[in-house]
Order: sequence, then structure tokens, then C-alpha cells
Amino acid sequence: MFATLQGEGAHAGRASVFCRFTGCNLWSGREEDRHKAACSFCDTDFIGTDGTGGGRFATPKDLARALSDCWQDEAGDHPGRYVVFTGGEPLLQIDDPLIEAVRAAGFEIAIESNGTIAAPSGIDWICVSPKPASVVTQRSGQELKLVFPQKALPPSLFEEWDFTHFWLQPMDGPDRVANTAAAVAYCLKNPRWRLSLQTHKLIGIP
Ligand SMILES: C[S@@+](CC[C@H](N)C(=O)[O-])C[C@H]1O[C@@H](n2cnc3c(N)ncnc32)[C@H](O)[C@@H]1O
Ligand SMILES: Nc1nc2[nH]cc(C(=O)O)c2c(=O)[nH]1
Ligand code: SF4
Ligand SMILES: [Mg+2]
Repeated sequence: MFATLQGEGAHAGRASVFCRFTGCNLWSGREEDRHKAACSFCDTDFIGTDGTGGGRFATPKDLARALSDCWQDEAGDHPGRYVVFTGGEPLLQIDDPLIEAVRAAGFEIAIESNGTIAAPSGIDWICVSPKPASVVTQRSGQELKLVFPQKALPPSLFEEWDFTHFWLQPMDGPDRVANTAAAVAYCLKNPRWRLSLQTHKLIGIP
């Protein structure tokens, strides 16, 4: 759990508390399993609960209190606290009592999800990022953020889905520069798609 600026998508630049759940249903998180994982390009360490601000929280209220402690608002004058639940796959763990407790603490709630599990109600901002060898059940929300390119997942597959924003996010890794050029070229010819850069990586914040 850490305070940072949302780096991606429509809320890039927005002060946020990030809460990264451990565990994912599309990769074990272990390097030796990466080659056989449904999702093999993940840029994130989501194993364990000993990361920055990490831990196990006994009750939804305890987690909500920790989020509140993490939220930095010097003047205390901003009504909207903003939390981004990510992971790993956050929808493996988020439930109604947690949403209720976090809302009661004054947070607007966003998730970053692979979309394989339907989101419960009460989430304000749903970002779905489809992955190969998986079935996306959450086909509506605020943003569809496709890591690009993925051979099995051309952007055209998603254009009828019910999202407000459609993003291409260049796949980070050894081919990042070429992937970025390909995403730019695609957006130029398919203006419904917009480019999402991982701006936090560009400036060296978490
Ligand atoms: C680490 S995932 C966690 C949330 C969820 N499991 C998911 O896949 O959406 C957070 C975001 O990072 C994106 N991402 C993961 N690896 C990436 C990579 N190598 N390059 C660009 N984006 C990546 C995901 O697609 C997702 O939008
Ligand atoms: N700053 C920042 N913005 C992000 N947006 C989505 C992220 C994620 O890993 O889910 C992420 C992240 O890891 N850091
Ligand atoms: S689904 Fe998300 S967390 Fe899981 S391995 Fe893929 S990018 Fe990483
Ligand atoms: Mg990230």
C-alpha cells in the first residue's frame, strides 16, 4: 500500500493510494512459471504481503483505516479520497464488506482488473485489461486498457464492449520501444483508441 500518482489511463496524474493485493489467477508470480502462464508479460511483483505498507488486515475496517493513514492531503480540504485496488488480481479478494468500509472512510474506489471475475457493485472506476487464454466476464466499465501488441488479442475484438475509454498501453519489456511505435501507429489509424503511457515509470515513482 503506497501513495502515488495514478500513472495510466484517464486518471493519469491523480493522487491515489494504491493497494496491491497479492495473488493472481493468470500467473503464480514465480519467474519459473512465467513461460507457461496465461499472462506472461506481467511487470509486477505481487507475491507476499511484506511489500511497502503491506500486511494482512483482520477486518475491512482495519484495511480502510490503513488506507486513510496512507492518504496525504496537507490542507485536508479535498473531499475525494481516491484508492486504486490492483494486484495481482484484486477481484479475487474484494468483497461487499470491504467496499462498504472503504466508502465509509470517504474513498472513491477504482480497480485495475484482468476482467475474469465480475466486479461487485459500488466500484466507481473499473479498468479492465484483457489477457490471453482467459475469458473476460467484466465487459463494461470506465476504461478498457489493452496491453499492446498481443497476437491473440487484436483491439478490434473489444470495440463493441461497453467502456467509455479505449486505451492501448505499449507492452513493457525488451520490445518496449517497438511496441510503443506500433501502438502510436495503430492509434493514428484507429482514432477510437488512445495511447496510455505508464507515466510513473517515465519519472521513477511507484
Ligand atoms: C499488474 S496489473 C494488475 C491488475 C490486473 N491483474 C490486470 O492485469 O489488469 C496492472 C496493469 O498493468 C498492466 N501491465 C502488466 N504488465 C505490463 C507490461 N509488461 N506492460 C504494460 N502494461 C502492463 C496490466 O495490463 C494492467 O493494466
Ligand atoms: N503509479 C502507478 N500507476 C499505476 N496504474 C496502474 C498500476 C498497476 O500496477 O496496477 C500502476 C502502478 O503500479 N503505479
Ligand atoms: S493478470 Fe495482471 S497481475 Fe496477473 S499476471 Fe497478468 S498483469 Fe500480472
Ligand atoms: Mg504497475
